[in-house]
Amino acid sequence: MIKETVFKSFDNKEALEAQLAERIANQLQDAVDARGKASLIVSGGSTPLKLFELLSKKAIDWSDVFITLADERWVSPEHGDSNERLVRNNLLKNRAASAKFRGLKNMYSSPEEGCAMAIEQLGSFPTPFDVVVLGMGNDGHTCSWFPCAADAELDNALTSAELCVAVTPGNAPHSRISLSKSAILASRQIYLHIVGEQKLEVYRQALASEDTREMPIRAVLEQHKTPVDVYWSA
Ligand SMILES: O=C(O)C(O)[C@@H](O)[C@H](O)[C@H](O)COP(=O)(O)O
Repeated sequence: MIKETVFKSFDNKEALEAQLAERIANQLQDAVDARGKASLIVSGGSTPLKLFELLSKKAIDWSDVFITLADERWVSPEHGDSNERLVRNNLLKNRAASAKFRGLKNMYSSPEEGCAMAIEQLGSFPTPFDVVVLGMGNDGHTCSWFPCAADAELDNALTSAELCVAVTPGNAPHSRISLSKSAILASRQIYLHIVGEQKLEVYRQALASEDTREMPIRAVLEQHKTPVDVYWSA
């Protein structure tokens, strides 16, 4: 049984998005004020689109904010499944157009080959990362830590000291590059952003046991080093 951390519940997704966008913007600006620059790690998927839109309009010093992805599909940035595309279209606009975005996909033909370059690209990011926003799949994955990946790959994602790892999910499209567990936990604040009854049920299942290989989101929920606030709405 995992001890629950902060769980914020909202009646609707709009209320959640408004509050989470405000909180993230404040934390990023506080980081810029305190240390001169800030880092923001975001996830792809369908959940954060409106959050990105709201965030993009916040009046903060975006030119001092470094943004990257928690994970990426190994497809070109123009591909419909690209998380980079999603972030460019929904977050890197309005006031946030001046943020410093570094994607994880590069010219190499596979994530295995491209990992070293992706890590190099993140070299200018202030660490610990200031804010990380994660999503969660119905199979209990987060980032691209898929329970359906080969044992060795998932173990690598959960134990590697490297910033990025390669993962090929057994039953989801595209091979992926993902930040590792050690990279994600090297953060000042993690948010888990989930919407709907089904995700709530998956989250409850995740808290009910400790096998991270079965539900990799547990690797984030069971630790007490980095604060994790769960934002859920109906
Ligand atoms: O690129 C991705 O798909 C992710 O980063 C992934 O970890 C995502 O956050 C979850 O799969 C939830 O996705 P939804 O928001 O679409 O439910």
